Parts: sequence; structure tokens; C-alpha cells
Amino acid sequence: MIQQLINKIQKTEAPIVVGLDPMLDYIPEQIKEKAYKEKGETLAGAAEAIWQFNKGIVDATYDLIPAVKPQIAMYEQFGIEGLIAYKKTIEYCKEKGLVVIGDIKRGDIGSTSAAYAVGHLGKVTVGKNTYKGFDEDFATVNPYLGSDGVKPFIDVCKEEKKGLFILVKTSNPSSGEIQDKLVDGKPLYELIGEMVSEWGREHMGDSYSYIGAVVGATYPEMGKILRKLMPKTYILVPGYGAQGGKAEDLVDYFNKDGLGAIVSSSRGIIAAYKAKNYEKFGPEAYADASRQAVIDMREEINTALVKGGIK
Ligand SMILES: O=C(O)c1cc(=O)[nH]c(=O)n1[C@@H]1O[C@H](COP(=O)(O)O)[C@@H](O)[C@H]1O
Repeated sequence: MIQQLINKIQKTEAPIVVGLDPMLDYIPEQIKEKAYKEKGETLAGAAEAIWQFNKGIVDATYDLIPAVKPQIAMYEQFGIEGLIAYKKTIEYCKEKGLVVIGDIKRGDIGSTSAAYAVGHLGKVTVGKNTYKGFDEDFATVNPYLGSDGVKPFIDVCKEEKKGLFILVKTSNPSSGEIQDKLVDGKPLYELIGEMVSEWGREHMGDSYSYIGAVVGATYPEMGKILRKLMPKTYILVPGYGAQGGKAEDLVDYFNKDGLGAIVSSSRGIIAAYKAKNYEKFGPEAYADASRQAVIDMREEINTALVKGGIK
């Protein structure tokens, strides 16, 4: 799957992933009204609204992008109905040829991680039958329980030819409270970066490992260090746009081959119609605003890569 992701990034010339984080506040009134008319102001109504909203964005952008990243919390808040919308979104994106990164940030003791891995990336056995639960192509994993919490995910990826993005340095303001602490004279994120690189060495695709890392766009100096520390690791870079990450900060997350990083934006794309630059689209044309925001993001990143001597 890592090679498929790379091929799509090369074909679209867009090292971009659209984050499908559909908060109700971002959803235009006309979509909510229709969904509530059909299913009431209920969890089912909310789930219908987020599904219709997602479908609009996917239809408007799928030809421009390699991948999407639905964030499961945005669906889970609506209980089972929300999870059905999550699954429908995954299936629809796959039908459209997109790689799906499930942003689930799981990680637990080994036996529990194994169940998460099976449910999201693998198959579950029921009597004589096997079923795929959510069936994302990649998942985000929290490694802070240690290697026994990560290994079951790696095992399932190896079997299913899927992949992971493991949290190394997260984009949020307080990530340093824990992740920057020095351990044996080294920041903890470097230690985790070395572990991810090591796991990756044993699980290679053609040129990059299918065990990737997450490094926030908001910490470019750390991104530069981690890029060197994990040369064969694909880096998922969230924090672009809404959290303040800028294209020129992202150059050092890439390798000289022009590959090695994929930049994620959620609110900046899906709620573009609410931003000043895209106001002219209005809520009716929210999906067209998202398309324009993808085109602009691709342009910004590619321009920065050319300037930085990467492309
Ligand atoms: O794993 C992630 O995707 C992630 C890691 C991280 O360090 N920071 C981070 O913001 N994210 C996710 O990336 C998305 C960011 O959304 P925007 O800030 O709207 O682009 C959310 O779904 C976050 O959960």
C-alpha cells in the first residue's frame, strides 16, 4: 500500500491528504436541514449530514488528491450512527480510488492492540467466516505504550500489505510537555523516531517502509532532525493551515527524491468556504471552495519544494 500511495502522490503531483473531520459547525445549513428533515435532529440525522457533506467534498476533490484521512473522533461523537458514516466514507473513498488513512490513534497492551489492528486493518474470524471491519489502508498509532502495543499493528500490516503512521512528534502546543523530555540526553521524540525507523527497516516497500511516522508541521526544526533520523520512513505531516504550519516550513520533511512526506489539512480544506479567501463560493458551493483550497495548497507546497531545491 505504501507504493500505491507513492504512485498516487507522483501521479497527482500532490503530496497532500485531505482530512475528513466533519464537525457539524462546518456543515452548511442546507445539508443539515435536508438530513434533519429525513432523520430528525437525532444522531442518525447528524450522521446523515456528515456523510452527505463528506460525499460532496470527495466528489469535488478525488481527482486531485492521493488520499484522505477521516478522523474517527468526529464520527464517534455520534455513537454507532457516526461510525456507520465513518465506514460509508471509507468505502466511498476507496471506490473513488483514494488511499484511506484511518486517523484512529490507537495503541494499548498487546492483546488489545491486536483487536484494534484486526478491526481496522485486518480480518476478524467468526466461526467459519472472516470479515473486514473498517478496512482502512493505513492507521495512525500511538506508540507510547511501547513495542508490544505497536507490534500487533505491524503484524497485521505485513499480512494485509497495509501501513501505519506512528506518532513521533505531534503538532499540538503542549506536545513538548512529554515528547521533548530528555531521556538519556535525547528528546523522547528522537528516541521514538529511532524506534520507528528500526521497525521500518524490517518492513520495507520498494523504496520506503510501510511503517510511517507522524511529525507535526508546527515543529519544522524537529521535522528536519527526524527526516535525517528516519530516511526511509514516510512522514505524515498534520498541522498545515488551521494550526499555523506553512508550506516553506515543510521543505525539510521531504527527501531529495521529492518524496518522503505527505501533508495533511482538514479544516483548511473542508471548511474552506468559511474562510475569507474563499468567501465568494458561499455555503451552497462549499465543495467547490474545497477543490480550490486543494489546488492552492498543492501550488503552495510545490512552489516551496521547488524553491527549497527538492523538485
Ligand atoms: O495523527 C494526526 O493526524 C494528527 C497528529 C498531530 O500531531 N496533529 C494533528 O492535528 N493530527 C490530526 O490532524 C487533523 C488536523 O486538523 P486541521 O488542524 O483541521 O488540519 C486532526 O484530525 C488531528 O487529529
